[in-house]
Amino acid sequence: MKILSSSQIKQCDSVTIGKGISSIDLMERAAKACSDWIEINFKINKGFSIFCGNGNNGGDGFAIARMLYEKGFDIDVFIDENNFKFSDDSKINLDRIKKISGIGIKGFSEFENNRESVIIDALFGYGLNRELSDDFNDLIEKLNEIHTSKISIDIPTGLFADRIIDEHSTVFKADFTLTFQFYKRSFLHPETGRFCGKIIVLNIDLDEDFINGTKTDYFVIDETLIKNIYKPRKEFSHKGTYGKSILVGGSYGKIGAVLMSTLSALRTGSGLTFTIAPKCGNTVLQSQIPEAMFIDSGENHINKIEIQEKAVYGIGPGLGKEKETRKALLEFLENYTGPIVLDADAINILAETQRLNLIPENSVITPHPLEFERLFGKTENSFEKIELAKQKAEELQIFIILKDHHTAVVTPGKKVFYNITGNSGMAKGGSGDVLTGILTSLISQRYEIEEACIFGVWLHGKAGDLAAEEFSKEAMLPTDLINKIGDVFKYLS
Ligand SMILES: NC(=O)C1=CN([C@@H]2O[C@H](COP(=O)(O)OP(=O)(O)OC[C@H]3O[C@@H](n4cnc5c(N)ncnc54)[C@H](O)[C@@H]3O)[C@@H](O)[C@H]2O)[C@@H](O)CC1
Ligand SMILES: Nc1ncnc2c1ncn2[C@@H]1O[C@H](COP(=O)(O)OP(=O)(O)O)[C@@H](O)[C@H]1O
Ligand SMILES: [K+]
Repeated sequence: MKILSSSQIKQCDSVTIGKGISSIDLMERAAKACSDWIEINFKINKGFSIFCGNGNNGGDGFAIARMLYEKGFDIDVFIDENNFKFSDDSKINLDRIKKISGIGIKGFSEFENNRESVIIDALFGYGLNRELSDDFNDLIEKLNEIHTSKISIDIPTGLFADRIIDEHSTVFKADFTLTFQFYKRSFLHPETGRFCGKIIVLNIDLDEDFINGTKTDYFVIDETLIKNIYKPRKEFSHKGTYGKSILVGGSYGKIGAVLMSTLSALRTGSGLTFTIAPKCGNTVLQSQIPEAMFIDSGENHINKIEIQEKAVYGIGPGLGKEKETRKALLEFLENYTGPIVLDADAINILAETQRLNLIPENSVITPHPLEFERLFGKTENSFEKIELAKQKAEELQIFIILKDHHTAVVTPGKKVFYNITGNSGMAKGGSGDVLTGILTSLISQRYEIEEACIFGVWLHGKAGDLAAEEFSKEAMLPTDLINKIGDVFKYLS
């Protein structure tokens, strides 16, 4: 799914309006999508306090007020008593509710905390173009302190669609954001996304030709994309059809990391799977994963990485940074040209030695935020981090998977794909090792690298979501996630 900027969304609205639907009817469609969703999901709630701004976001709020009232809910609408200038469509919808005696219309200052009512924020949407004034900040701070369910229409007020906010900005803190047609970039970044709660994208049939023809570097990984990428196994096939994955890692005390990567590669469908690890891991690897083949290297840490033909390497989990291991990694990279997956200590070694130029083109690196910083330096915020990643991915001609709550796949062509599966139950040592195994396996099965990255992060997060459903976010383990990979494939097929 494409992510458009606020100016592109504005254009998209205008083009849609130019093609036969009036702007007031488009607002009606948007408000209907919201009120239908609210009716289904908040049926046990009786009342709603709806805060409306003066633009079209407020207009949505007025229309939602009318529709929810008609559905039988108690409605109070609050408007800015210091500003009675409304956008045209907003004014039409305000006039409509003025005619309904059952809907109370009050000034913001008249709001009294009523714990029973759900708060709807229709103050500002993508039209916000400057910091909020103190009056709005005070209002939002007051609303944020109330313990009741909160819904934002289109965008939590205070957020811009596609850029960072000042760290002290006041933003409405929503439990749900009902947004029209597109994710906004700010929903997907940690500094801004934390205000959105659960995001519900409502289709309001904006012009498809415009959307298809609009250029953007930013995408959300949705199921339509995944279903296009996923290649079901062919019955007339053999193990050679599904490639050779070689997972390289482990050191004394950290054999579990490469064990989890190996198991993940197998569960993702790798035809032949090898582990290169130090001898101290032999017994546990062979007994825990009899399907994998073991190549030893060193006693307690790796001192050589053997080069095999027609294989895809995933290097790093539990690797350690011993002198001999560093030397082995650099030597391997000097002599190997195929795409590889580099994670964890493999990334740290390259950062410390500043030998990033050794990474073969089309390879994948999977840094978490700190590893990214070690590689490429500090950035002010996550928006800047993405820009730096785009620049580095192009410069080095590699794929950078920036791991986070919404992991981003950054391609050498400077496209950014945000992942929306996954949950905080995955914030445990070992989850990243699983991703390395998944990616290595998909590349060895001849998925295009870009597709492997997109599919890999989605699959990893989806398996994490299924694990959380069964075991809870607290109790789920990375190994539970590995055991759920199969259910994700079943879901897809
Ligand atoms: N026909 C359309 O264009 C549609 C628009 N929709 C709604 O319209 C919203 C966008 O509406 P608008 O473009 O009117 O913008 P908003 O309603 O988000 O903002 C209203 C106006 O407030 C002013 N403003 C900006 N920052 C401010 C600040 N800090 N303090 C005070 N005033 C400020 C701006 O002049 C802006 O135009 C969307 O988010 C969505 O909710 C939907 O109804 C779908 C259809
Ligand atoms: N809060 C979260 N929400 C979604 N995914 C998460 C969250 N925390 C961690 N993850 C995922 O778990 C993985 C953790 O990787 P990493 O930090 O490298 O862990 P490890 O040290 O186990 O290798 C990443 O893929 C990351 O996206
Ligand atoms: K809003």
